[in-house]
Amino acid sequence: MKIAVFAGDGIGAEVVAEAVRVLEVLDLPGMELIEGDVGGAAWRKHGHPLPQQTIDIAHAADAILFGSVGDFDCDHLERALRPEQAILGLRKELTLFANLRPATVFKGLEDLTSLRPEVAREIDLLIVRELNGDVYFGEKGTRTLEDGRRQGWDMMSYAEDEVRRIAHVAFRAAQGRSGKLCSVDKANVLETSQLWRDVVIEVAAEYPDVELSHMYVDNAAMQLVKNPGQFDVVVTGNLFGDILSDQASMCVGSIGLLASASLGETQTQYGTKGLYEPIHGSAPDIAGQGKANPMAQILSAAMMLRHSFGLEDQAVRIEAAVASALADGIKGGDLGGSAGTRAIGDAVVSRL
Ligand SMILES: NC(=O)C1=CN([C@@H]2O[C@H](COP(=O)(O)OP(=O)(O)OC[C@H]3O[C@@H](n4cnc5c(N)ncnc54)[C@H](O)[C@@H]3O)[C@@H](O)[C@H]2O)C=CC1
Ligand SMILES: CC(C)CC(=O)C(=O)O
Ligand SMILES: [Mg+2]
Repeated sequence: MKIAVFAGDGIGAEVVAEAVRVLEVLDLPGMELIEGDVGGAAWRKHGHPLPQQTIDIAHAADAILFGSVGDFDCDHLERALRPEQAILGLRKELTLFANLRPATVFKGLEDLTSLRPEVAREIDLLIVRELNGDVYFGEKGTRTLEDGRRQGWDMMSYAEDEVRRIAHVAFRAAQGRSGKLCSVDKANVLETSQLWRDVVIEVAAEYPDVELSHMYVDNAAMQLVKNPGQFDVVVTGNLFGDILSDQASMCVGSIGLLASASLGETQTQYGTKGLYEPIHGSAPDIAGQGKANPMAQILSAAMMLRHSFGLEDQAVRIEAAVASALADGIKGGDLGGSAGTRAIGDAVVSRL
């Protein structure tokens, strides 16, 4: 079981250290951790945020545990050398097109979310975010117009096969849950979204047992705080999914709690090859202070055991340990508590 560990920048190293302790305490036979450099840390050492040796480690691994990248000291660099290119590059290089971002309210946190407790309690949703297309990967640039004004531009596009494959992932996820799927787009304005909607409707014919609905992204953002219990599986594009999932994190308490799995179609001898990371970034405002909540990273490790290694029991054990720590009042500053990164890691490890 080869696991690549790419901690990255800012709080990445702090929270990944706790997730690694959790994996080690499980004492899984044959588990091998291989570290690699990504982001600003990799740029400093190798002159590139995603050096070839890191790509090689990623290809050789069965799964990747990823921290976060982002470093303000790199803001002066041309875009291709910025830390964020490491995560975008890995997602593309490994064709990890399906990003699963689950959000549920842990017991004891109902009063700590940005919503009323009775509204928050209803949340049990899965955002299925497309990860290989959209404005993040389209042609982009800055140009000077004839009248001298500078203009930035980013091309938004989806090809039908890109929509089809993420739609299948979402329909199958809905079949395994409540059978409800909501596709979020902006088809009233964007051609990209109209094609997205047309293809999702085509794919729906293969899943008559799934109830499909459509919602414009602006309404979805509003409904997510008004009545999040109406959603089960939400499928959407790269940009909308990025934004809606950060929003969903506050509906369940904190961005320090939301884990993710990025999957493609590569199968290893153990399961589906994937990359696992919290939905948050490198949080430079709290980096190096031992304040970051490592739970999203630890829960990402649990998703890795589930999807890439078929170790459902171990995944459930980790999730139960996190839930138990929270129920016992072990909370980081992001949840109004005082537990630091290490103390939260200790609490999870001791419960395991
Ligand atoms: N996948 C990745 O590696 C991602 C990288 N980024 C990068 O991270 C850098 C910072 O971006 P921001 O927009 O500030 O987003 P961010 O997610 O890093 O932080 C947003 C806010 O949430 C807090 N926060 C985040 N994670 C936390 C945790 N585990 N515990 C407690 N508080 C936490 C931060 O302190 C900050 O106040 C940027 O360079 C950005 O590009 C952002 C998102 C994803
Ligand atoms: C850093 C970005 C490239 C991505 C991001 O914010 C995310 O994937 O959540
Ligand atoms: Mg994001």
